[in-house]
Amino acid sequence: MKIRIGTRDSKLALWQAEMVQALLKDKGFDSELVLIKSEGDMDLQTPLYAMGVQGVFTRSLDVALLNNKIDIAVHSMKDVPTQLPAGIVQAAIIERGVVNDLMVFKSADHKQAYDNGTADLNTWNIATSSIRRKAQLLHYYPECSIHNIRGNVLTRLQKLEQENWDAVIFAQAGLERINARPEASVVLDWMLPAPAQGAVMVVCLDRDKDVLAACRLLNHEPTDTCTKVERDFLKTLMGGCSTPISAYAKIEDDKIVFKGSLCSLDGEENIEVDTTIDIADAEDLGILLAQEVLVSGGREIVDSIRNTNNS
Ligand SMILES: NCc1[nH]cc(CCC(=O)O)c1CC(=O)O
Repeated sequence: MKIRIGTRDSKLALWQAEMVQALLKDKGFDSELVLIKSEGDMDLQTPLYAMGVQGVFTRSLDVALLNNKIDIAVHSMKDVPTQLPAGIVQAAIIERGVVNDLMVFKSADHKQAYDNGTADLNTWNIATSSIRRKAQLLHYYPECSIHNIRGNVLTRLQKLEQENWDAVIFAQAGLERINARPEASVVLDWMLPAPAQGAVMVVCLDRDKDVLAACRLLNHEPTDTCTKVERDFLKTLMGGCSTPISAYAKIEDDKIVFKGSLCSLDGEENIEVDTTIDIADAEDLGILLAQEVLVSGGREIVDSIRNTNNS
């Protein structure tokens, strides 16, 4: 059996797919990479929507899987909608690396000012297209100017050079994996990451039992446990769309340390929850904490975000 690994063709996606290929090889499985072009050139049938395919970054791979063009698909887990398409299952979560967001500065002077505390981010122009990052920036620096930015990691780095911005925000994992982290950058430990940021998910068809069994061997239990709590939190609050929701769970000794937040779009309100609990008691942790957020003012924030998105 030669396992066909479906991947997008960005540098980051290829790095992640090659990592999965190496892990499969360790377990004695041969595989090959199949590069899947943008969803535009796929024969997309409308009923797929009804089956729950919705992720903008993951849809073309899901379609390839359902059409038997590939045996597994490798995704950045934070891009995967909390509801998988019918027939597709989570087969493995790979051990997570770094999880934080990273600020890349326009210049070494910017970094120096940030590091020694003299930078006033309220006067800065910062680019990000993530509404989670935008909301948190505005929460801590209400006067900061935020600009939209599009494209893959390398394109976004180029734009920082061209535009009159002070900084751009990335996932640390995305830049470090492709060896593209600039010197003038800093890890934002005050910004809470997206649910499952930095984690890689392997999916396959539910009925493909041999492939599923092979992939299960790659599953990293602690990362699986933590990302499940984070995604339960996300799902209970809002579902899988792009939202100002953050969550990070880690394991220390036999406990899960969790922190999550829901921010209003303008950053004015930020409801945070955190807890430390025995792993054995953590089955419903993400759901319970999301419910706690909802009754502490989160319901109103969620409703106003829904109204904004629909108008
Ligand atoms: N939304 C795009 C995306 N999906 C995964 C990553 C990076 C790797 C990760 O966060 O797991 C990125 C780029 C970014 O957020 O800067």
